[in-house]
Amino acid sequence: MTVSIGVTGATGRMGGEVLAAAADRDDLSVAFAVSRSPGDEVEGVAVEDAADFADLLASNQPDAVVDFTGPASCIEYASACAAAGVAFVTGTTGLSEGGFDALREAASEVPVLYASNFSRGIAALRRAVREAVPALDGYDIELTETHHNAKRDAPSGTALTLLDDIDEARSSVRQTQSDDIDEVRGDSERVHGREGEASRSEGEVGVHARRAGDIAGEHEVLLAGNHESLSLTHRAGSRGVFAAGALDAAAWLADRDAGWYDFTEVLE
Ligand SMILES: NC(=O)C1=CN([C@@H]2O[C@H](COP(=O)(O)OP(=O)(O)OC[C@H]3O[C@@H](n4cnc5c(N)ncnc54)[C@H](O)[C@@H]3O)[C@@H](O)[C@H]2O)C=CC1
Ligand SMILES: O=C(O)C1=N[C@H](C(=O)O)C[C@H](O)C1
Repeated sequence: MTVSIGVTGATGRMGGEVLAAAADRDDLSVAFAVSRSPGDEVEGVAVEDAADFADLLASNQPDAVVDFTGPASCIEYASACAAAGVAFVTGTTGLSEGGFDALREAASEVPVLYASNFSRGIAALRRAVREAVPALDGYDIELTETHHNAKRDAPSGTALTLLDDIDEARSSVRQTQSDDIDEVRGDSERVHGREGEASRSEGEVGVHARRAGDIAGEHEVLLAGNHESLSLTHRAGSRGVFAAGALDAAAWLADRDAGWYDFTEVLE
């Protein structure tokens, strides 16, 4: 069965990668593509006006929409998909808590899959982090992400996911050490950059965002203590890895029931 997709943000960096990757696959076809700046073709696909998105959903009835845009548009597209009964895959980062609530609301009507990073390498890095943090309990942790100079949000969505993974792994260690629920709860203090009198406090996680050139995406989790350090690093060589993962997610999600899904489920 061929899964048909609608693509948003078609004239953006990721939109173009998604259209290029889709052209190389025979399990997927592109029903339509939209952008705020329509007119040109991207990868041989006519780019239509984002304002016509709801009409395009109704007339093309794609199996899924793949979205890499911005937080406000991501939410609009998700609710239009919820109204039209179309599965929604998004990698858009920088969403607020309210934005995630809106996505979860859409997930009560249609299948929704959000991933801050669609590369398999980051999925493996997350597993490594969840293993390393308890194994190196008490070590200092610093997280550094590096991206191209046009990225809008900081820290990256992937960095925020890794920070949540670190907190989860730390609270699972505390759970084995204490029966007191108040001691078990609590996220690490996140310290963004350092300047002046800024010595480390115990348990904090330093977070550093660098922006330069056309770097597709790098994430490093550094754990140091006890006269040793462990650096876990992922580098995306091109945006193609993200596009491939998002298309795998769309193919997987298309015939699921309404609900909230995770990229790790696609990889199982
Ligand atoms: N989850 C993942 O694996 C990845 C996520 N991303 C995220 O994807 C998003 C987009 O990244 P890029 O493609 O680099 O950005 P970009 O700025 O190159 O492209 C975004 C596109 O969306 C369009 N857009 C924004 N609002 C729109 C609207 N209301 N209607 C129609 N089009 C709209 C923009 O005009 C632009 O063409 C960012 O949030 C980024 O962090 C990027 C790479 C991988
Ligand atoms: O904006 C990008 O480029 C990327 N954004 C995602 C993020 O914020 O984590 C994923 C990837 O690192 C590229």
